[in-house]
Amino acid sequence: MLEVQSVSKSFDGFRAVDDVSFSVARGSIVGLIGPNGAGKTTTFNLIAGTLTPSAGSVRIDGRAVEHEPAHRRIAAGLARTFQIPKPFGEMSVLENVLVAAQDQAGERIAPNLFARGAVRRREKANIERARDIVAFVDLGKVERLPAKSLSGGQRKLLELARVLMAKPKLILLDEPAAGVNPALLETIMERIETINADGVTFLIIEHNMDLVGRLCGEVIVMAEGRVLGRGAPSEMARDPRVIEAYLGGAPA
Ligand SMILES: Nc1ncnc2c1ncn2[C@@H]1O[C@H](COP(=O)(O)OP(=O)(O)OP(=O)(O)O)[C@@H](O)[C@H]1O
Repeated sequence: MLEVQSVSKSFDGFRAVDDVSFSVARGSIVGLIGPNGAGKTTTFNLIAGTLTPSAGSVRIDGRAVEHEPAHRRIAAGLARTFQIPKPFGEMSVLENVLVAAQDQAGERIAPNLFARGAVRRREKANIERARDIVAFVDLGKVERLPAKSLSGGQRKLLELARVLMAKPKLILLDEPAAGVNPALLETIMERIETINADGVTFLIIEHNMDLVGRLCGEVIVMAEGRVLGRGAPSEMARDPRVIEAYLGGAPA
C-alpha cells in the first residue's frame, strides 16, 4: 500500500530524514516510533506531500506520488491526522465532518440550474454519511455542539471522522493517544481496529506503547533521521540499538 524508498529531507543542511526506506503492506497496522526529533513527523509530511523530499520516491497503492501535490495524494487514497487537531472551532461537529467530504458536489455543479436536484440529493447523501460516521466515532450526542467545546480525546475522534469522510485506503495517524483519557483511548483503539478490519491500512506515529502493542503487528523504529530497525513491538523494545537510541535521547 505504501512504499517509501531512499527518502531524504534536509533543512538548511540538517538531515531530518536521511535515506529512509520502508514499506507498509495492504491491510496492516504499522507503528512508526522513535525518540523526539527522530524524523517521524517529517516522514509523514513527505508521504502526505506537505513537504517535498530532497531525494527518494514515495508510492501509494503502486502509484508514484513524490511529485504530486497533497490533494492528489488524497485522491490516491491517502488521509492523515495531526498531532494537534485543529477543527473549525465555531462550526458544529457534524459540519466539521461534512466539510471534509471529498465530493463537494454543490461547489462543482452549482452553476448548472438543471443539476440542482442532483446537488440536493448528493448533499443529502453526504449529510447522512457524515451523521453515520459521527455516530460511529461516538460523537452522535454532541454532533450539534461547536467543535471548540470538545475534549482533547473527542477532537482526536473528530479528526478520525473527518478523514473517514474521504474513504481513504491508507491513514497516517500522528499520535492518536496524545492527551486522551483512558476511556476515550479505548474507543479510539476500537475504532481503528474496526476501520482496519474493513481493509484500511494504517501507519501510526505513537509514543504510547499500550496502543502500539495492541494495534501494531510491526513497528518501524527511527532515530536521528534513519530507520534503526523493524519488527514486532515486543522484539523492538528489547533491541539494544533501540534502547540505546531512547536512552541517548533522554535528558540526563
Ligand atoms: N521545518 C523545519 N525546519 C527545520 N528543522 C526542522 C523542521 N521540521 C523538523 N525539523 C527538525 O527535524 C528533526 C526531526 O523532526 P520531526 O518533527 O520529524 O521529529 P519527530 O520524530 O516527529 O519528533 P516528535 O516525536 O518530537 O514529534 C528535528 O530535529 C526537528 O527540529
